[in-house]
Amino acid sequence: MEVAEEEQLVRCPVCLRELPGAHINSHLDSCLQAGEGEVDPGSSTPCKRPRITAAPSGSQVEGQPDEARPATVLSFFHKGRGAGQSPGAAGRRSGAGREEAAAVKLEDGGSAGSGPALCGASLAQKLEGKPLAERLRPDTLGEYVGQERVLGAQTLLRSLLESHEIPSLILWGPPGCGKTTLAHIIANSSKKNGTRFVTLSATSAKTNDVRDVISQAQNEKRLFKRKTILFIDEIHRFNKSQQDTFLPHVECGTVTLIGATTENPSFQVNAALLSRCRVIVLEKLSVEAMEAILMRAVRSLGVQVLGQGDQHSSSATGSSSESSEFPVCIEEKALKTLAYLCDGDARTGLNGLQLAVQARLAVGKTTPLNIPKGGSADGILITEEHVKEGLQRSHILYDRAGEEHYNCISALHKSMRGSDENASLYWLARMLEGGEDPLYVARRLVRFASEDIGLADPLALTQAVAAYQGCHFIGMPECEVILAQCVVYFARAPKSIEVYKAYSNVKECLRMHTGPLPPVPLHLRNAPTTLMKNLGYGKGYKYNPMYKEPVEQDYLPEELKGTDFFKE
Ligand SMILES: Nc1ncnc2c1ncn2[C@@H]1O[C@H](COP(=O)(O)OP(=O)(O)OP(=O)(O)O)[C@@H](O)[C@H]1O
Repeated sequence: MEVAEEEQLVRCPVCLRELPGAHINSHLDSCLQAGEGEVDPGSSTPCKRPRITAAPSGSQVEGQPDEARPATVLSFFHKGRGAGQSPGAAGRRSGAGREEAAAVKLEDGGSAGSGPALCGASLAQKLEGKPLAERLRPDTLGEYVGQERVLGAQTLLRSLLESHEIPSLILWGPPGCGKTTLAHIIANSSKKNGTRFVTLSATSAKTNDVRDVISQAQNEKRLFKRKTILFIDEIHRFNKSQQDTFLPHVECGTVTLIGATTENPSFQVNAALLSRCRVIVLEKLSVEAMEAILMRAVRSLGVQVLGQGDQHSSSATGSSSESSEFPVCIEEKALKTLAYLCDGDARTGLNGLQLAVQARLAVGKTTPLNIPKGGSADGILITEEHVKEGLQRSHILYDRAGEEHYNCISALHKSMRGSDENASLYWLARMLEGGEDPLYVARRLVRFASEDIGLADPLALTQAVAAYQGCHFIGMPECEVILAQCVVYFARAPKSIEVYKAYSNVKECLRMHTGPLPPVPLHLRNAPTTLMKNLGYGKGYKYNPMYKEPVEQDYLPEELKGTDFFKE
């Protein structure tokens, strides 16, 4: 059977020549390198839709919006990043350092490092089209910054990747920490040994798309002995039955799965699938890692970084003129602030930088500057304020629908329970500033008032309900102080879980009861009709207000007589 397959003639989809099946893989590799410009541009490397708001102008190939591309990209081929560049070119560059890589990526002359600052007009052109974050996506592990814990020199993952032994992986980490980038690097390197890399986004792909990928992977394996790596971005968006579709194929090795998710995979990925994948936890990028990424970006753009001493602020009389004549510089402090504020999200940081630069170029206002090695000249200066504007509030890591939402509300609840008013205020602000619904927080406060403060301060419940109504009446941002007041009140309040525990004991008692529940004692029953009276309803009931002394009367069912739910 296999001999027959190898002898079977297969048409090369690049040059359309027919060759024996056994030779098609090696032929494809050479064919791709020779005639790459003619290959289908559908990228098989993972690529993100830009989050940046500025609409990119100009045509894009690899970076075209997701919706413009078919959901399933079944190409064998990978279009190089630049014209005439082979798919793995970046990966094959020997000893490619960061600056060298940057210079190659922004091929139109962005001299990295210490060259003269670039003039505004050419910089503006450079920033058109594909977003900076996408253009600077690393192609090799050497360019990948941070994530030392999982990708450091001696780690298992790195040795697996370097030996092209790619296991099924779930990459779990916050937005912009490099999950898609890592998959992109794997895509580049896996092509060296002829492995196919197919990308699907769970936000747009249907179950049929997955089936198509699987059946093509089966054919590839059967006919050409070619492996397929399937990258599924945002895998948590596939429901459990969609995830079941590829489970058996991951198990039998038809596809190697790489899933990326921002959500805890223990909740979002099928247990069976999860047990067949190695979970790689990527962390949000450190401030230092972000500084390195931003520094690489400014170098690649040819923007000069000015330290404290380099700036000359004697004349604040900026003039508005054609920016094309002037060098563009950025304060070192602005870069550090950006690295700090983007909260480990490289895409946010790079987008913020791009927006700040584009905004300053559009204004075209120049300032007298002391450019190192370039003497004193008028130029466009990007300051800390400009990058802050570029970022606005979007840098705050908060996903209202995701795990962070539950993490933060839990941290708030526990801080109030621990009577830490500072931490309580902090977690409240983290949620509100991140765009949380104030009523969601207010509802939690109502619960806290009874669950944790209870009868130690019964007014707490009134406070919480009032806070809820206050938020309802006036909304954000005015209602933030209402919530803040309530949160501090609760953090300072005495705590009692007496009622909460007693009620839990009652529920436990009901859950543990076997057989039919005991009937309501007759004397406690209401008797609105004669028949009920005749049946003994209400008989012997002692109406308490009629008695001067405490009344001896049972209120619990007979079999629970004397039970004290308030005791342990
Ligand atoms: N570790 C890294 N080293 C260098 N650049 C990085 C790194 N991580 C991210 N970047 C940059 O940030 C951009 C966005 O990263 P990426 O798409 O990999 O994030 P992600 O973790 O997949 O985010 P999301 O969950 O939002 O999809 C990349 O295009 C790249 O320019």
